[in-house]
Amino acid sequence: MTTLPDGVRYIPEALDKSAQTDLLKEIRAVVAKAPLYTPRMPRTGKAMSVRMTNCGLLGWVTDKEHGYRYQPTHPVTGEPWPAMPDMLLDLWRTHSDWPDPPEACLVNFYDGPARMGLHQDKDEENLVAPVLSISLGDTAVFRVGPADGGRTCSFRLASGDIVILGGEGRMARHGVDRILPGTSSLLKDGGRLNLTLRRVTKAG
Ligand SMILES: O=C(O)CCC(=O)C(=O)O
Ligand SMILES: [Fe+2]
Repeated sequence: MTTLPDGVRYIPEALDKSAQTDLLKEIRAVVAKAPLYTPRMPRTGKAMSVRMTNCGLLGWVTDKEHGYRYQPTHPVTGEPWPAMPDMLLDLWRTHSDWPDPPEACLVNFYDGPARMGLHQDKDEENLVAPVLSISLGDTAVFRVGPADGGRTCSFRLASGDIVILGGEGRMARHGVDRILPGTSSLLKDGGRLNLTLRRVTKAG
């Protein structure tokens, strides 16, 4: 295992197979109410390769006109995001070390060639609370490095693994180089779901 930047915690196999199946069921119900959509980059309007939706009070969205932001409604349906499943609140309580509950869960779906470039999560008003990431389905090659540049390292995130960007690691740069097809049978048509639980506002 490569050395992770300070404050980045990797918890392999945090969810066993049955917890993964239960969580997948919850996320399918979220997607049924709040369909995955194709987010677009600010200014250029270039489509991202991942598809996204959210649950919780707020959701992270992006489009050409207004860029990266959080909002309480789905950008396509205009409906409020579905409630955050209790299972996610429990995982936050168990692993985050943060007293206030998460307000947003961004759901990313990666199929085939989808990837995510190196970035920092910095659209939250609260840049102190941790970001907790849960992986389901096919394994990802995840890349992470310190906030202020310097060397990145990559390692594999499998179904049921958790990563926490907290403390000094909250602003770590990170991204997904690629998905390794056929590495999990959890999603029947393959691909990977990533859920990130986030505190958006400062107050509790
Ligand atoms: O898919 C992942 O593991 C990372 C997702 C991510 O960094 C994000 O949604 O900001
Ligand atoms: Fe991120």
